Amino acid sequence: MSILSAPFQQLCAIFGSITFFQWIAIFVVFVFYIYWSLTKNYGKFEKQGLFSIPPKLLFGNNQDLFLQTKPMITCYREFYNQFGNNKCGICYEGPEAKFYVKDPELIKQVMIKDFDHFVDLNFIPKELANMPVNEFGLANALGDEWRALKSSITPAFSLKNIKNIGTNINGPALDVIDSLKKCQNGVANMELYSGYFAMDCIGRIVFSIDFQTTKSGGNDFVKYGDGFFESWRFAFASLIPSVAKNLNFAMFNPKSTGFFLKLAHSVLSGRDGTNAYPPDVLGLMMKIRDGKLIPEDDDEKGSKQTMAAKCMDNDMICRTLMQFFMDGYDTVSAMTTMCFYYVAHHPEVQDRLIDEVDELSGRVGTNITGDDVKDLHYMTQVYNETSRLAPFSFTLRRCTKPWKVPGTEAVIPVDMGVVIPIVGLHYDPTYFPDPEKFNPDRFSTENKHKITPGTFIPFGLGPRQCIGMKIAQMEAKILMYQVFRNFRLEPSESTPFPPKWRSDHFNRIQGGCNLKLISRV
Ligand code: HEM
Repeated sequence: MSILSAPFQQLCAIFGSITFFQWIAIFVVFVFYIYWSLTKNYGKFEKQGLFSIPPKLLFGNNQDLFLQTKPMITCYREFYNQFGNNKCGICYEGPEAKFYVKDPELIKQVMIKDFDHFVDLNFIPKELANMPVNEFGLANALGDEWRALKSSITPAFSLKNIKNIGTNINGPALDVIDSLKKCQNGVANMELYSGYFAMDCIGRIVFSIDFQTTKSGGNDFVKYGDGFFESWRFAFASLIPSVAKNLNFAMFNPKSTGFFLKLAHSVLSGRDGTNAYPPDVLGLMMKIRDGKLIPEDDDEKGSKQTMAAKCMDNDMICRTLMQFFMDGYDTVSAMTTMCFYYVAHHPEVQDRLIDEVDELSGRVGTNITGDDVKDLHYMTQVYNETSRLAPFSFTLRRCTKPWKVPGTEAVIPVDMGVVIPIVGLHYDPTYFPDPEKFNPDRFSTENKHKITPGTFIPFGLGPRQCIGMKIAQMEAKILMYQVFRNFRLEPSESTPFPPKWRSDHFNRIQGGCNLKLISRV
């Protein structure tokens, strides 16, 4: 008796009877099918009057980005310039057509006025977003679930709470100073210390735990925090999302997501049963879960409270906490690093910054609080100018209700991705004259009103704006305050100006940020 099943035997018989010319025909049909699936979206929206840049087969308009032949910032700047005077148009990410919005008025319409048509962030392709391996907290939540979660979690990030956090993160800043003093009058890689600091801050803000990252000169928290993003994963999933879906493909490194999820679950289970809600982000989420927190903008029936409590089970708590590590570590670390970089390369800016720091230091000394930070006006200008020059290059939306493009016949359909070109706007000479120049005075009281609304958006815009914006700014300012109280920074040979961006990262520079430390005390 044959060990092969009957259907398999039939299949073998069919294949065996196919002639050479029939094989060629099958191959040709297969090649045409692949070609058709890669190009079926090309030209569809152009027929409705939208501009596009001619796409390349397989890569669309993103070849350099996918192959990492150019840094992300460079790719997105070139791309923005290729759109010329068009207010919007179509760009191709691999085979997928996306709506590209360049005009600030249209950007405000998409992100604020017509938000109902573009509710979802779109960092994970739709095909992959609903797989457990890619389900994270707030940033991935959709529609009403997202609304309820965001309005419940937002109080943890309110100005009042942030001010309290200020005192909390002074400790991690002083740890950095202790370490820097050991390499006094030497060279320090400020990228490393900004990373340690960002990790220690997030440990305290989220769990009230001191990770002691700086004190121990690095640990598993930074190892796994550094490992979250692997650009090849984004390239693969964007180019062939249907294959990625079948492979149950993870958009972020599963070792890192697994590490922080396990951490979140273990801290949560340690707290449960104690009936305590410590004043940190985890404590707040536990309150939401237990129906003990009423969102500020809730209606009389308490609909948002009910909805938030329903969404906020232990799994969602841990996924959201993990997401705060994902979103709040690398971004803060990179931006703070770049603040040091630009200041070190601009001694005249550093003089003014140090004057301001010394003035505050005369009043408060080491113990700066969240309230004191608001007096650091020039530092705010420095931070803003840094986030203009070294932002995350873009943000995304997904169309959730058909939207007619003003002034055209084109209609953006549900599920279409939308690209908002942050870095392109930030370097556009129409909005920021002499855009390559590091000039914090663009953000002075006299000048900031001249900035066209919708053109300076390092943290996004509208209801989906970054929830961690104020924390990120507070963290950077407290570290800068402590560093410039103690040191002057000077560039080293290995960290030249202008910045040489890395091609495998969003906004980090090649070789780290090695700066000379000149003691001031
Ligand atoms: C310099 C630091 C940071 C930068 C440049 C940054 C940038 C951004 C941007 C551009 C967005 C998309 C906003 C939009 O499309 O309108 C975003 C969203 C988000 N960020 Fe940040 N971020 C930073 C720090 C943080 C921190 C510290 C946290 C958390 C502790 C955080 C958590 C989030 C979350 C949860 C979202 C999604 C919000 C939502 O879906 O409603 N970010 N961020």
